[in-house]
This record gives sequence, structure tokens and C-alpha cells, in this order.
Amino acid sequence: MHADLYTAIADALAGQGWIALPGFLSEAEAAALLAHARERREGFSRAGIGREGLHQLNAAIRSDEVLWLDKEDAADQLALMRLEAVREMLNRDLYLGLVELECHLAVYPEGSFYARHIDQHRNQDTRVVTIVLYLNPDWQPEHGGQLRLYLDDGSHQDIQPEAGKLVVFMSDRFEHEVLPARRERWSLTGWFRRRKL
Ligand SMILES: O=C(O)CCC(=O)C(=O)O
Ligand SMILES: [Fe+2]
Repeated sequence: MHADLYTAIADALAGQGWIALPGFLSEAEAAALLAHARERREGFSRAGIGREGLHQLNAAIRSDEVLWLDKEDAADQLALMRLEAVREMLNRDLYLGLVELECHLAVYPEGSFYARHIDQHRNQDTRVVTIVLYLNPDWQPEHGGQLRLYLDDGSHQDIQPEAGKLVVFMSDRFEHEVLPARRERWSLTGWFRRRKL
């Protein structure tokens, strides 16, 4: 990945707090990740809500399914390596003290969504930065499934979940939702975490 992209992420997080970066993965790289995710479709299970200990399923809030990454797989490894480089850069340039990336693959079956929420309530857990990497080739606006990010000024931004695009934002700053997807929608979602004190 180009050094400029890393700089763009650090500058955006230090300023407006979020960025969408098309081309973080090439079409071929995103396609390889998607193919391997599809092969494991049976292994995905319904995602829960709530903090540790309060894990519960609630179809009224979210209806995606998730699967941990496969550290033995080349496509998964490549994505993890690129994201590890982002983590190192954020620690170096913004002193964020991020110690790990927690991440999983996610699939939103047709009709699924994730209602408006925030990934971290201030200081309540160790998620600092949210990342979402999309894997959907030929995604059209009429397919729905946009990530709607609610900005500080009361406006919102709708981001198309297009293959290879990476979205990065501060976990405690932006409420967001996934609008109902009219086509199966694939992604890799993760959080850079700080140490638990
Ligand atoms: O897939 C997306 O665009 C966002 C997913 C999300 O908000 C989450 O998993 O917390
Ligand atoms: Fe979220």
C-alpha cells in the first residue's frame, strides 16, 4: 500500500476523525478475501450486542453474521498485514498506544442491517479506532447497505460498501448504522484496542 494512504489516515483521525479510502485493497486482493470468506459461509454465526458479560442476540438491532479470520490463509494474512501497518503508523504518528486488532469477517444476508449505535461509550471499553474493509464488487447505490456515519455537525455521510474500500473512524466519536442491504454484503470489521487498565 502507498505511504500516502497511511498519512491520509493519520491526518484524518487527528482532524475530522474519520476517513473512507477506496483502493486500500486492490480488486484482486478483495476478491481473494471474499472467495475464502464465501468458502466458510457455513461457519458464520449471528453477531451479538452488548458489552462483555451482557452478550445477547437481538434481531431488531442487528442481523449480520460473523466469523473470526483464518490466520493460516494467505488472503486473510495479507489484510491483517496491511492493517497491522496501519496500527503501527497510528502509534507512531498519533501516539494512540494501540496494542491489538480484534477483527472478524461479517456477512449481512439480504435484508440485514445494523441499527444506529456507537462502538465505544467513552472509556467503557478498550476499542479506540474502528475499521471496516468492504469486499463487494459492483455494489450499486440501489443495493442499499450503506454505512451511514453521523457527523459532529448533525449531518451524515453515506458510504458505499465497495470492494477494497477501508473506512476508519474514532470508535467513541461517531454513531453509525448499516442501512438495510438488498444484496448479500461482505466485510471485514475490526477495532484497534488499547490496553485495559
Ligand atoms: O459494516 C459496517 O459498515 C459497519 C459495521 C458496524 O458498525 C459494526 O460491526 O459495529
Ligand atoms: Fe459499529
